[in-house]
Amino acid sequence: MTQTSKFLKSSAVSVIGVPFSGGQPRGGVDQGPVRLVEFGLLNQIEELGWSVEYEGNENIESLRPKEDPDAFNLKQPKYVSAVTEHVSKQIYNAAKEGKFVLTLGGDHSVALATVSGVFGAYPNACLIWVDAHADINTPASTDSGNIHGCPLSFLTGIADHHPDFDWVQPLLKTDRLTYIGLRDIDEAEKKIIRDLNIKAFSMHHVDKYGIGKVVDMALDHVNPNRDLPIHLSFDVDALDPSVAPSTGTPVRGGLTFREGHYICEAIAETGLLVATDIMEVNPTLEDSHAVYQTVQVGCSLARCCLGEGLL
Ligand SMILES: NC(=[NH2+])NCCC[C@H](N)C(=O)O
Ligand SMILES: [Mn+2]
Ligand SMILES: [Mn+2]
Repeated sequence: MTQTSKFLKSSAVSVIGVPFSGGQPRGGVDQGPVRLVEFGLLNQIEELGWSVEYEGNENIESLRPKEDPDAFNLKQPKYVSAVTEHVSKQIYNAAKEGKFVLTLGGDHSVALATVSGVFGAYPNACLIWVDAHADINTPASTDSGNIHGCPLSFLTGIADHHPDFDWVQPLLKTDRLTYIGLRDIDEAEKKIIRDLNIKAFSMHHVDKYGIGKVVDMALDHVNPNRDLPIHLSFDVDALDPSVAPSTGTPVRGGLTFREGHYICEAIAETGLLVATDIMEVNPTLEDSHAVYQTVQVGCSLARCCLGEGLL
């Protein structure tokens, strides 16, 4: 068997596609999962020695409510809530069964599902959030109203009360969260990160220390004894737009191809990784070469999390 985690009970990967774009305004990110699968991701994972189960959630549209007015600053709150609550149960079940959970987004609001499911199954887990953005706006602080910019405020319990998200438990302690790759953070988010002392490694830190040291420092913070399960949530916009152009909110100055892969390899190497999210691949943005690049890099990041690249 390939590199796995001591927390897993088998060499099975549960791949959960979430063809969902309701957490932000641009269509197309809902086609991320199917394009990753068409590119051969499931076979590639099998070739690494894992058995693969796939849930594509093709009927997710049926969860769309008839009416979904903006509420407390958030757009499409009922739709986002219904989808993420539904998927969180799939993820919880797969994690409880001891399978590695690989979730393919979809926009990053889907992290409401992944973190709820993974931390439900592994209450002492830690979360490494690789992203250009902090995604920790509260309903009160968000300027855009797009819920993909807010999941971490609900998951950490700092969001003001929102009636559509009562099902989300604050399972994530802020000292079990760390960021890598940040470079486009709203003022309100900066204040949250500072006030709550959340450990964040921006691109400035990647430049200053190098990616090897940054991953070590991130792990030292959230997993000092290297004995806790790890959930990696990877927004492909953490990568530089020259590496992953087809994404809804690209920001210049991001991670190189190798820096992104290094993060996945180094976390896989700990033997503690139990779940990965590959989010915000939008195969309808930019030209066909850009889409090919982005889908390909999404697949190779996922493979690195599952042991590719380790000797
Ligand atoms: N998952 C993402 N790409 N998030 C982008 C969020 C951008 C901005 N901070 C917002 O709240 O809308
Ligand atoms: Mn994100
Ligand atoms: Mn982002």
